[in-house]
Amino acid sequence: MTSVANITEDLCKICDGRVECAPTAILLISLVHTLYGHIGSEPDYFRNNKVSLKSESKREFEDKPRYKLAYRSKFLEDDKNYDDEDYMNLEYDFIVIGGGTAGCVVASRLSENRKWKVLLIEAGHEQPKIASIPGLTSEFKGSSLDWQYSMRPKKGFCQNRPSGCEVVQGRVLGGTSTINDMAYMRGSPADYDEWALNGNEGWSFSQVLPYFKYSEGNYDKDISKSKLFHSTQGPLDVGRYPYVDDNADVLLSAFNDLGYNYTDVNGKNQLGFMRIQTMSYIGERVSSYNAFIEPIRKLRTNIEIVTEALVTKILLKENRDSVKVIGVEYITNGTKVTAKASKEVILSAGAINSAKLLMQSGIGPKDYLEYLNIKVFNDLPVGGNFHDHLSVCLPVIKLIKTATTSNFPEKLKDITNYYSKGIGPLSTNFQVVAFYETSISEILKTPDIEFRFRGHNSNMYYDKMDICTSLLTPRSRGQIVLNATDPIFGAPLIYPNFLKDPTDEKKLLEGIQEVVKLFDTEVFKNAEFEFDPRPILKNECSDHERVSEEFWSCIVRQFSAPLHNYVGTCKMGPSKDPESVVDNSLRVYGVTNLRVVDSSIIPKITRGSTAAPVIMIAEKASDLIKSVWY
Ligand SMILES: Cc1cc2nc3c(=O)[nH]c(=O)nc-3n(C[C@H](O)[C@H](O)[C@H](O)COP(=O)(O)OP(=O)(O)OC[C@H]3O[C@@H](n4cnc5c(N)ncnc54)[C@H](O)[C@@H]3O)c2cc1C
Repeated sequence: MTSVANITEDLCKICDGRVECAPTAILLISLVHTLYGHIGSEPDYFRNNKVSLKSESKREFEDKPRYKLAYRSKFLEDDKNYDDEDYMNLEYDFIVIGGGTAGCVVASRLSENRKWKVLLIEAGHEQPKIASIPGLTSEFKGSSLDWQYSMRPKKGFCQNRPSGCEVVQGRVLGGTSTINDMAYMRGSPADYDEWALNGNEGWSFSQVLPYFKYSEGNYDKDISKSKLFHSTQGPLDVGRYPYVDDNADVLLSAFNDLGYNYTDVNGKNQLGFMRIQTMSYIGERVSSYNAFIEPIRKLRTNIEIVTEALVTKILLKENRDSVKVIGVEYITNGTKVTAKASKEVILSAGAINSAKLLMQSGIGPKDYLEYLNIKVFNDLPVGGNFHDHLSVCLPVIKLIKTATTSNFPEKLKDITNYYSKGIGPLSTNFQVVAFYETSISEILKTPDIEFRFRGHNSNMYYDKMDICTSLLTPRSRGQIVLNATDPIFGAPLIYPNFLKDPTDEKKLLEGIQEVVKLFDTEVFKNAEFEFDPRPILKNECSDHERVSEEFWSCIVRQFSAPLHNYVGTCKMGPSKDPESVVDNSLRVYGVTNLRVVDSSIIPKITRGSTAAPVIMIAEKASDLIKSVWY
């Protein structure tokens, strides 16, 4: 699964699907790579020790319980007694695990105090230049920049992906903000007010808004006029893409025709539609790494960044009645390293890997960890409360006169134009978003459905269009558990339980009914946007009567897929909430000097994509940490 192959395949697709286009695609991709470099191969943590690791593991596999396969591997079997802190190789004030969306913010903010020594550990590579191109975003899925996890296949959702829905998470400096779709969405004020109402003091909208603004550097003149909601001063560039596809304009006018309000979705009223705000600048991605680490990396000697380093354990020490974090263990370049944290360890490995790391270190559901023979330090519901926005993308908009595929010379021009001026189709990702409130929405005047639109075969050109209807307020909850065969190096098992709660499907169905009204607008008719049902009929749903509820229900099960905004697995909540893992200062219950700061602490998902909320969480957490240690 090489990234080059993916990109070539995509370029083939955008060469109008013709097989003879392959050499053309290869020429184009060669040009992109000459200009921007390659994605690179998988990180190799073991180096030459891999062979002995494998053979040793195999031998052990034969005479030991299965889960010991890698747990007792070469790197992990020489568990010294870490109570002896002198044993540790290195010492820092703070260690941040995961150089992703949240981790880059926290490491940057903590290193503002030059007296503190900060270590940022990232499992992936440095951010490659090619990741800065918005139009290539879909190519990073399944590449070496992604952890390449998947969900357990189950009837009832993602049915057109027989091996289960893919789980995409960045494994690279910048984390998922380096490979995501760049939309900047805070969600609804009601989301944060609900967090606070549920016992998370300090997290109401009025209390988190200053942290959103603290990082925001909004350069869009229209949006940044609203000083109440926006700031132009922060390090994170927020604005619109420099290129608008003609089809995006048609969509905007059609929503207007349907009576939707043009709104700032990051302002007071989220209901309505707009050309999306993005984390990008002059047609280039601005990841959390670009905003928070790149500008200070060479200037601050008190921050150390290690990449291609896989953290395998958070090191814990038991006192009489408490558990304290003393450091971390990681593998890099074929060596196991231990590093001591004299103040705190901050876990920012993302919604899947933060839960995984806590569990493999002995913090998680007691019975399950005991079953895996992992020493239990604290019994907490880690890995529960997993949820995401579920999305149903239907490739049903047929474009007749406005399709924007182009021929080889035009594409060549698009690449060179982008390289020299940062404009054109390569400088964009999806462009239009709208928010809708269903008749069964829980909070009045807040959306529970999002619509977005994208070119079917590529982010850059619109040959035909997908309508994506996403559920913003899922009630269903899933679970992440360790891979019993190989808890440390094996991919965790992810059971999403999408659509378990029947309300979720009801809302999606109402959303689909609403969005197809676009086809009745004069704007769609004038633009010759036609509803083409053929792409969604070649499956088991064709057995149902077309216009029946059963048919659409079948379509939801068939075409649903996660929107990749995974959250909730180390839930923030008051101590009386049996599901909570961290308190409102993001400290892990029962463990001293350990915080989780990333998407996993989100108790209930926000009404919009999650990168901006994660950055806000990291800004607020940095303040909380500073207030303790200053
Ligand atoms: C394809 C896709 C598109 C998306 N589009 C958008 C969008 O348009 N807008 C939006 O707001 N949100 C979007 N999201 C969601 C959003 O980007 C994420 O919710 C957010 O970035 C998560 O941030 P995080 O800090 O929790 O995790 P991450 O950013 O994933 O950071 C975790 C980091 O920890 C590292 N790590 C993990 N385990 C270890 C370990 N054992 N040792 C060392 N390092 C480790 C990882 O490599 C990674 O760098 C998208 C997500 C995906 C996958």
